[in-house]
Amino acid sequence: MTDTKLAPVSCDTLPPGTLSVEQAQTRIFDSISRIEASERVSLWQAQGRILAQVVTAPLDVPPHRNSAMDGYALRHADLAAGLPLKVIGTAFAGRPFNGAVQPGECVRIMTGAVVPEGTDSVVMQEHVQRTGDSIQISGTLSVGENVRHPGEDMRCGDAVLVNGRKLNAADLGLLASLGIGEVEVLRRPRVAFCSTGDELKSIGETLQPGDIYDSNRYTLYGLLQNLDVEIIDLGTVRDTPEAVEHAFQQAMQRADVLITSGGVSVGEADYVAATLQRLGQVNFWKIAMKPGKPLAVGTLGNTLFFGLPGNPVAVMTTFLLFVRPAILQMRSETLPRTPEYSAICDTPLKKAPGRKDYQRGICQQDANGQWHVSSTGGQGSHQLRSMSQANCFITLPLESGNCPAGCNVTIIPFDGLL
Ligand SMILES: Nc1nc2c(c(=O)[nH]1)N[C@H]1C(S)=C(S)[C@@H](COP(=O)(O)OP(=O)(O)OC[C@H]3O[C@@H](n4cnc5c(N)ncnc54)[C@H](O)[C@@H]3O)O[C@H]1N2
Ligand code: MOO
Repeated sequence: MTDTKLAPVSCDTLPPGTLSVEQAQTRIFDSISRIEASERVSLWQAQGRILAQVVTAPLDVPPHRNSAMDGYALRHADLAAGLPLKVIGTAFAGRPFNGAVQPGECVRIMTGAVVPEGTDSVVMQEHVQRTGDSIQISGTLSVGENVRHPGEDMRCGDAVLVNGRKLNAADLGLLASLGIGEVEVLRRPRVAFCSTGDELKSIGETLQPGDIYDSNRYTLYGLLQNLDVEIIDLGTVRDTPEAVEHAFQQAMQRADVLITSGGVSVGEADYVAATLQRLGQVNFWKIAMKPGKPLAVGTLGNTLFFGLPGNPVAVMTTFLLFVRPAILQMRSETLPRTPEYSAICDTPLKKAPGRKDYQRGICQQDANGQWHVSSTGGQGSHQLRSMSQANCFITLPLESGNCPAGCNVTIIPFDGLL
């Protein structure tokens, strides 16, 4: 396969009122206020939450000297004579051996059990021959072998988790090992969402001529579930100024973010931008991208507003490029770097210059580690199947035209995004 470069087509300036993807991202991210309120949650609710405190170890972990192996706890000095040792008892994890061990004696011990007083080393049972109540050791053993010491993992007073850390499964276990059952975490962003459109019907309703099922609400719900947010579903909203206003008022009372889909273009039933203008501050942009040209961003009081275009693929693309990173930033998360790879495109791609395309593709690496990608087919912004079949975006720069088979493109795998 030949490796053809995309032929650049000149597109120096964007039309007035049109932003590049990067310009729009910068404007949005610069305006984000982080959530500072915090709440106390149990460890069961803490996965993925952002710590709003420093965690200091209140005890040593492990709290006691314990055995790393199933075997026998003994006095290392006794081994020099090479004589058998007498087994005088057993130490289980959670059931210590009570008593002191004298020269010539040893204690049967299980992994995690307290190493008895008087002993300093543990020999694995595989290296021992036991006859009745006595053992003979084969091989060598160093002093202190197989003994784990208090505080080897964490010392009492250590700062073990920093403020602002996103808690993961290991952290939850770490906190539990310290006996900490609750932590102070940042409040989750409250994100309201709704669809707008008179043509939209709910699942179970019969479609009349011109109707379609509301798919964007399900897509948005799925996308939001991947983020650690409190989701507020405001349903499907009719194309009337009153209905749109009612939804906006609800969001202003309850949500940090409102996401709508549809009604942001220039049609006669597109009330979203006008309502935003009336109730809040509006930034309405055309973005030089496809899909996802019209995007209304603004504020409704303290609520951040995203009016996404109605076309289903445009909803997903604009959510992933603008809304998701904005919410992550609101949660005080470091924005993850979007992994981009260079790939050979095995199918031709149609592209008009003037907008940056986010086409949908199927990518895989060949035996040499070279990425290949092919188109999922029809790329209309109404064709959700193009997204459902895809595992990556194929990004084609603003100025490029058609891309012949074999040309070099950039891909963004969906891993962790959908
Ligand atoms: N004269 C112009 N017309 C359009 C332009 C333009 O620049 N000039 N831009 C086009 C582009 S690009 C897009 S994207 C859309 C965006 O329009 P709206 O945000 O106003 O969206 P609607 O018109 O309400 O819907 C567009 C399309 O998507 C379907 N839709 C809407 N909501 C849902 C939903 N919840 N589930 C499934 N499908 C939905 C709707 O039926 C339409 O087919 O404007 C173009 N027009
Ligand atoms: O760009 Mo519009 O966003 O679907 O085609």
